Amino acid sequence: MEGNDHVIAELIEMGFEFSQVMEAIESVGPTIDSAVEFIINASERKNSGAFSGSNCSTSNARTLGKRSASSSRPLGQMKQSSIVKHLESTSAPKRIKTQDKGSEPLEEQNASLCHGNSLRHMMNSSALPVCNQQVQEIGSDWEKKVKNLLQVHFGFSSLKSFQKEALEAWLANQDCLVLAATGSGKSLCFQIPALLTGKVVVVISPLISLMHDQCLKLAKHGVSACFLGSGQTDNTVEHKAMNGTYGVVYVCPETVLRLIKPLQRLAENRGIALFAIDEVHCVSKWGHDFRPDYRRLSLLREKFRASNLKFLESDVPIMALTATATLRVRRDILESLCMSKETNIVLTSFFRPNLRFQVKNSRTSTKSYEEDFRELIKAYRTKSGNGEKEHNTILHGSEDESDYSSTSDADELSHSALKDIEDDNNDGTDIKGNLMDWNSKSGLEDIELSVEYLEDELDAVQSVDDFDVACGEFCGYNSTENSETIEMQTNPEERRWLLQGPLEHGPTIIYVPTRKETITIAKFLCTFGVKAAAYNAKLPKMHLRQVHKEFHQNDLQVIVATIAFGMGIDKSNVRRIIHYGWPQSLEAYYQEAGRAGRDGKLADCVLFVNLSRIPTLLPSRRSEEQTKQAYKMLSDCFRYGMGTATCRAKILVEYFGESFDRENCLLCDVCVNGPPELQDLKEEAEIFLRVLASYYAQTSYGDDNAIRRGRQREKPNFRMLTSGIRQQFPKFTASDHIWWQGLARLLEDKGYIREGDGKKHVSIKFPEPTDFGLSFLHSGTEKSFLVYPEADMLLSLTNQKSYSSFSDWGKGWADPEIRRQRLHGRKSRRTKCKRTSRRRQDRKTVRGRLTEKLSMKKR
Ligand SMILES: Nc1ncnc2c1ncn2[C@@H]1O[C@H](COP(=O)(O)OP(=O)(O)OP(=O)(O)O)[C@@H](O)[C@H]1O
Ligand SMILES: [Mg+2]
Repeated sequence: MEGNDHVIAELIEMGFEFSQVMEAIESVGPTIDSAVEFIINASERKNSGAFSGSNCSTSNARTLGKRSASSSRPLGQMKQSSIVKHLESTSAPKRIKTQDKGSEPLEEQNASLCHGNSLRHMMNSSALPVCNQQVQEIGSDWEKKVKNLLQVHFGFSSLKSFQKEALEAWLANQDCLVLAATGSGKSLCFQIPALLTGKVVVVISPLISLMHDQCLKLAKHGVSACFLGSGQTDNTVEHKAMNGTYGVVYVCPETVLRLIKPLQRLAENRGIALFAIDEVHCVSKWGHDFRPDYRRLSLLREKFRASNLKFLESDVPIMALTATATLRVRRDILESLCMSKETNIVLTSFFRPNLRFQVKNSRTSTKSYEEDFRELIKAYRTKSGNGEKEHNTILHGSEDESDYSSTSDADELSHSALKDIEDDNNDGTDIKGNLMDWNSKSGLEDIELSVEYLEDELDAVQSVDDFDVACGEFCGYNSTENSETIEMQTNPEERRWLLQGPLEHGPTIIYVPTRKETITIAKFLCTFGVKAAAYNAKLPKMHLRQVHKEFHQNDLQVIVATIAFGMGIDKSNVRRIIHYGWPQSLEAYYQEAGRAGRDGKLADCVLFVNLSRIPTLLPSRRSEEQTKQAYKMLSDCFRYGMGTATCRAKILVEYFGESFDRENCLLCDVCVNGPPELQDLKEEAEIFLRVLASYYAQTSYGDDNAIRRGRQREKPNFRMLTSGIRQQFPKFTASDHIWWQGLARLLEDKGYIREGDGKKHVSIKFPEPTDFGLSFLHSGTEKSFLVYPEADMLLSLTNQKSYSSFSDWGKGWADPEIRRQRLHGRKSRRTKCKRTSRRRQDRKTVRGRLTEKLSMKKR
């Protein structure tokens, strides 16, 4: 046996009992891998609970008992203080040890920690490597240890290379910024350190739903974890977390800042291996989903410096992670969090090879979504075979959850949500269309809107509080579940072959801009027998938790959600992400699209928007500079939708600063259908520039002398310009404003024109010729102006009557009688508009109330 000593020593160091180790070596020989496997299997065989040596399950069992005994919470309380009860009903881990070894006061647990005599006792159910109070060196064979842990806990054969890089940075005690695609496995980078050291990893995360999701997953993989939101009424979980009971502690930014002192004690006792800041783009005002509290996380660097805490040998490292950070956001993250100058940047490709990106034109008529969702409805009805039966899960009732929350509260909220539907129906109009129309018509895109407006209509990921629980604990139990993912082939031929088939079965997430639409569309889908649910921040939190549960259990086919759903959520088989309405940025778009196809199989990401309408910035409180940036981001998103000639995946990854090293993705609509025919638009481009230049020749805008002489005129806006073109060139009398808008974008891209009012807009508003544009105009060059017409230009051509009928229609203006009739028609349309706007101020509708609020604010 002597030769086996090092194996025995290592296994004991890993936390296994001597007797188990000996039994394993006798049975399977002196190799670490086989012995570990044998011990794990043996403990599984022996009990239907957690790994041997687990005390966490016991303590949890105690808590479970205590909580069930005290389940007589006052019904009026909406918020459940802990998710323990929920755990009983949802995950019901069969293997949790339930025998109660008697209660042990927290002080005693503390004492045992301080004496360093039973760290394993404190450490939870899993076969975590045991370290002493003074955590031992992990050793040079850490990769081997990680490999074992990966296999034992997660069923993975190896680390991905970026995960290895991130771990190397952490092992070297360095800060690290991990930038890797959605679904690439960033979570593992911060989960492994907990398993490897036995110290605690503190993960800062923005939403309870996300923390909950990750804790549940960890528990399934045999790792104990807990989450701490904000405002919990029962501090038991928090207290235990600060005493080192859980290997991984998820906490929202607000709470971690409150817990600095207890965390310092935790660092001194059990030790903190790492602060991980997940979804770290929330730090930056220049990104999406900005959360002010994330910026205050720089305090972690200050409070956990070795120079401030004498028991620390080195600063507690920070690992920041995101899938959606542009270069500007990355810089902002490093600065705002005061990450060290030596921060390692671990950067992998943002490319998701199995996502099939498409852009579609929404044909929603005023009252029905049928045209747009016909295909989707057909897909689910065929698959489920549930025919005409109406399904109703838009809003969950409260019957089975009545002990967590007040029935009356829930009813009240449900009622208000349903009232929204009524309001919608009374309004009888397409909300999305109207909201955008309404914003742009009333000139709201340029003014700072009231926060009340924001609260009434739109969701922003501003608060952690998205569930009706404030905290929860999850003890590790082993599950044989192995989340199998397939690596996508990179060879073009193999990819083509693999991706030819139809989409596999799986759920869909539809993202919409407003809360109302979540309900109207979910309701609409339900009437066709699709199992759909609405998700927005104003719905009862109990409902939101239920939606998550059903989503993970594959009980829902479609979730219709605002941005409140999905950040970081890891469900392997989501097959379609539909953005029904413009996202506000490509960051948000790519982050949400990233929920799809996490199993590596083909998935669809469709941007489904009215391509002939310019998107508007949704209201939010922004500084002038932020407004400019928000317009820039929306404009980039708009251009992505308008593009017809460049691979969608290429645009997306290049947006994040990556050079796309392959020709194209072979999957997106542009790659599959090919670009439209190249057109020579030299004549149109010249006419556009000529008319524009003539405005500028008449007046020198901004010229001091002209201003003094009172001859300064307004700069020509886009509409003035197109009507100028129509008037001066009979050939284009009936040409479409939208078409010229597309051309202006192409001219702007080539540097021939620029925005003249110094502000940023989604689409150019005050075109101004550049010197480059003027020299093109005056060069008299024979060179053609070859371009791929963009989506709005193509749409404008297909929507319109034939060219000859345009001409007739255009010529009609010359006839005084026809002109009179047409002008009369316009006048009556304007009167009708006024009537509609009066109706919009009706206090019975949400829109009316908002309009009133806004007009009061403006006054
Ligand atoms: N080394 C690995 N081998 C195989 N699969 C892995 C590995 N690491 C992680 N995964 C899988 O990748 C999936 C996605 O992981 P995770 O949720 O950590 O992604 P993410 O990068 O955080 O994505 P997001 O940016 O959307 O939050 C997980 O379900 C996990 O099973
Ligand atoms: Mg993640």
